[in-house]
Amino acid sequence: MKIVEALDAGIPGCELAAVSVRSRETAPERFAHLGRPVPVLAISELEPVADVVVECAPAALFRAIAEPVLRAGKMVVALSAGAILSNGDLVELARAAGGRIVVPTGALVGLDAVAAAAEGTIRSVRMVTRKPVRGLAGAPYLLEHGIRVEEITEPLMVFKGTARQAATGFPANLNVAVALSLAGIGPDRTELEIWADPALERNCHTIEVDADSARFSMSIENVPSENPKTGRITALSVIACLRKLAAPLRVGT
Ligand SMILES: NC(=O)C1=CN([C@@H]2O[C@H](COP(=O)(O)OP(=O)(O)OC[C@H]3O[C@@H](n4cnc5c(N)ncnc54)[C@H](O)[C@@H]3O)[C@@H](O)[C@H]2O)C=CC1
Ligand SMILES: O=C([O-])CC(=O)C(=O)O
Repeated sequence: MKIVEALDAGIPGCELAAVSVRSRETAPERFAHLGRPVPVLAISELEPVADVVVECAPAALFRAIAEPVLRAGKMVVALSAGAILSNGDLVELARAAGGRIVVPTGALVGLDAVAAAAEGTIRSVRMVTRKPVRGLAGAPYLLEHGIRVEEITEPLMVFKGTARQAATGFPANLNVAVALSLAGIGPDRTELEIWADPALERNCHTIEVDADSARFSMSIENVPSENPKTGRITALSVIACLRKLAAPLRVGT
């Protein structure tokens, strides 16, 4: 909704062509406050009316949203970064058709520095994520391993592995780790720990990068949006990304 509202308020070079939502029945009411009425379409109807499609939906819909847009040589701004790993052929499709997948920094920080360091040699990228219990509850990895975070009274490390493993185990919680890995040394070398912490209110990410150009640490404490798994800054990152598309002055990579 935040992205729709920003487009409605005006982002130079962009015009809101349509939206797609899970419940089309309630859409007229939800979008009634916008300055201009917006068509509510099915996912399959988006590509013909748009040059850029922002994918901010459950990861399972990534292919249905992105494929037609990329096949038409257009741009997908993608938040479900984890789904890119299991749909690698779409990157090839984009290459062949002249389409582009743009992954905004999203709920993370410093992907510009990571991408710059990757032009040299990065020795290691380590990320530690700490989330409130409700930011992790229901993740397939927890269910598969019988880890019951709902009952913890102290911080508990629930996962240690690579960004690729996290993408399948936590598809709705750790897109940030995959985005970090794609900016840097890839999903198999990006190391990740995930902690559930009952004392936390925010989704906290700390990243340590060791490269031949620089060593740097970055951290961010995200205020959850209406969806406790998703930081509020995620939508703002998309808005900043859209604003950059046509901006005469572009700062940051
Ligand atoms: N890259 C990053 O930094 C981050 C990525 N994410 C990811 O971004 C994605 C979106 O996150 P949220 O907005 O919090 O998810 P959400 O689950 O709250 O919202 C999903 C949206 O998809 C729409 N939707 C669901 N089913 C649909 C269907 N069949 N057709 C059309 N629309 C449908 C819903 O109406 C809703 O607007 C998720 O995959 C999430 O994991 C979230 C936070 C950070
Ligand atoms: O990566 C994600 O999917 C969400 C996340 O950690 C955050 O918003 O802090």
